Amino acid sequence: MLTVKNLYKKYNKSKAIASNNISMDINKGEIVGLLGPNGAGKTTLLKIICGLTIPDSSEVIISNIKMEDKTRLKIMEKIGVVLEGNKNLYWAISVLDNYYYFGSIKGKTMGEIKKNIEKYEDILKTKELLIRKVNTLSMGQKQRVAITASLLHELEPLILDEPSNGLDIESRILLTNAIKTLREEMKITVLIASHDTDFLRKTVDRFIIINNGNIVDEFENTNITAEDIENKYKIHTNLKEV
Ligand SMILES: Nc1ncnc2c1ncn2[C@@H]1O[C@H](COP(=O)(O)OP(=O)(O)OP(=O)(O)O)[C@@H](O)[C@H]1O
Repeated sequence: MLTVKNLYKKYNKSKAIASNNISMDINKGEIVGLLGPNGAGKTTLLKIICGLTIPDSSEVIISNIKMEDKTRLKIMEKIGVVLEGNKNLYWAISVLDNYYYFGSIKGKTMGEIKKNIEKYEDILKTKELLIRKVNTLSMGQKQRVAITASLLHELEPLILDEPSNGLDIESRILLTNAIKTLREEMKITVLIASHDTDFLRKTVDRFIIINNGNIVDEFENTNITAEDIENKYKIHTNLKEV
């Protein structure tokens, strides 16, 4: 459902090659973790897939549509994306107003938005948060609300950049469970970029390891431990597996 072929990107003012001939395939309903250290090229790859960054060369195909100038907006409409940082929601207004705002810019009617909020709020545990202003929410609550907001249109796939950053253990578990439930109940395809090996090990079906703009390995998430992965690929996080 998502194919990237021979993707190459070098930023003008950077010596490093952000994406060096990257190719990958993600199947419908798969949860894939893109794991790599800081500066490995994860965010660049996600932004190219989302149509937000223009590559020097590549072929990106999403749901059988090839990314080109004339199809870029169509693809962007299909993708649900939560990038790293605080720019995914408006903090001074309520959660509900954020849902109506982001849903309406994706072309949804009030009725459709309401239906979709109801569809996802049990899974994302956001039911109690609707009338709260975003700036009163915890990091974990903000992250789950941002994901709900990105799901208000019919999307394929869901793209998350560093979703576990700053979350406590309880919020991490809630997020892992929500992502797995979205896949099980709605067959949503999810691509998660992170340098948090422990979070990915608990969440994804398959790892793609990226470093210095190159895919260095790919493997199913079977009985390998986070520690084994970190040692093998020299990626280090603070959290120990529990
Ligand atoms: N806008 C930009 N201009 C110049 N260089 C950039 C730009 N964005 C990223 N880079 C460079 O491209 C390379 C890949 O960066 P990228 O942000 O994609 O990595 P990352 O794996 O997401 O890192 P992190 O985990 O720190 O977010 C790095 O060398 C980075 O310095």
